Amino acid sequence: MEQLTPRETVRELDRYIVGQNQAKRAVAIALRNRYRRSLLPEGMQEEVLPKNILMIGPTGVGKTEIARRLAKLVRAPFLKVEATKFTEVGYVGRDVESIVRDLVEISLRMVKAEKMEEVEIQAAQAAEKRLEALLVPGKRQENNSSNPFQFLFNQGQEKEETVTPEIERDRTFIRERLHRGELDEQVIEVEVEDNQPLLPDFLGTGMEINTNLQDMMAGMLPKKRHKRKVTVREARRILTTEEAQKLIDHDEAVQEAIRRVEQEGMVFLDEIDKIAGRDGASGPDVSRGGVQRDILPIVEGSTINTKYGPVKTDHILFIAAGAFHVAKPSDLIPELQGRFPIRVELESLSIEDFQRILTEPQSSLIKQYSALLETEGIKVEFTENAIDELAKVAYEVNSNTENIGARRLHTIVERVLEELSFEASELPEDYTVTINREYIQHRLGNIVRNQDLSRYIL
Ligand SMILES: Nc1ncnc2c1ncn2[C@@H]1O[C@H](COP(=O)(O)OP(=O)(O)OP(=O)(O)O)[C@@H](O)[C@H]1O
Repeated sequence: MEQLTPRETVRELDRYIVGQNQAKRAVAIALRNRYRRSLLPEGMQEEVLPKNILMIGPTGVGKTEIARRLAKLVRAPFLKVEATKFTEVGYVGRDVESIVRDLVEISLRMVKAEKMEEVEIQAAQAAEKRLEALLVPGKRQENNSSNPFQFLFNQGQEKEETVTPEIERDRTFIRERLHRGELDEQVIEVEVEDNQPLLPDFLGTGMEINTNLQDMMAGMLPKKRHKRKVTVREARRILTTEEAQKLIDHDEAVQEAIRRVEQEGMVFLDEIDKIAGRDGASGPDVSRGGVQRDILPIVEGSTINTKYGPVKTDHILFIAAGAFHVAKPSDLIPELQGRFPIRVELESLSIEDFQRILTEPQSSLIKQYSALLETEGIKVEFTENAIDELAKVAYEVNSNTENIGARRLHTIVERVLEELSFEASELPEDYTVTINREYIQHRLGNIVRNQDLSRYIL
């Protein structure tokens, strides 16, 4: 997937995000440059660092969405963090490294999910065998060993089971019923592994310094198992996951996860403008400069220790974003400015953009709500003038109260459809509702014109 040309990437992004062409082009080029870099001779590869991007634009105009979609498109590990988070007292310096640790966790989860998908069929078969054995247990052998120490060795272990031909026959019969889904709702008892192993709580909680230690110990201590009563359907899911986990090579997954972070990782640093400002000024500005300096090594490229091993950040792509209403990019410390050479501005959204955002993207708001209501057998049709009206109202409320960009559409559509959503479950099947301008005006009443009401409701 990473071989997409910039034009192809932009076209893909166009399916989800309206307008903002400049930003789409910038991220598309950054992506392609990674591919170009991978084709260079090794010595040169290390020299070519990613050109990080600074997105400048008001809230809710698609900055995060572009970055997130890009990452999804190429299945790159992606993390969004607020730069302001690192000003929290007591966390400065230390917590910045958590960006990399979190990214590794995300990457590992991705890799494992992919690997589990690969072994899905095998895991499902193994799970089914276990289900059969649960439903038709084998004969337990009497433990009449004369060795007085036997109990020591057998402790905690399952007793041997023998499967007689009759049991085998019953299992075959059960297998067929399982396949037909006849037993899905039947309740059985399964033994499941606790996520949290038996861990003495002497390490205290909440302190990051201990998490590595805790994780390390967790790996060494036995996991607690307990019995749970669940439906066959749920048991199948639990057992399949367990079996899939057994089939995956954990170390291999870790290596792949780290490789992806180092080569393909993307970090979205939101609200970077809020930490702009330099030392020397009074008050909180002092710590702002400090946070920027904490972030710098990670952006410049350094090696961070994680519980899975060291991770190099040199080639992680950083996309910083901010409104920059008050501070300007030039208020960032020079080293950081230099690390974000690509600047793109995102435009405020117009009424026309809102109309398109409502209807065009792959899973636009209108499509989402229509699909949700369709599950109740209700067909919702929005007329063209309804879309116009929604866009117009969103634009007005943004201008009169606070401009929160496309997020305004969410609150407005929710409000407009509130009554329908409530009653949908009780309406007759195949019911069709047409939403037109009058419907919207009726539902929103005078909320739009009343600024105080708008502030609370829309
Ligand atoms: N141009 C756009 N096209 C389609 N959807 C959009 C667009 N702009 C915003 N949205 C939608 O609005 C919501 C908020 O957008 P997004 O998270 O990208 O905001 P943002 O610009 O990153 O702002 P912030 O910095 O405050 O997070 C998302 O649900 C997104 O899908």
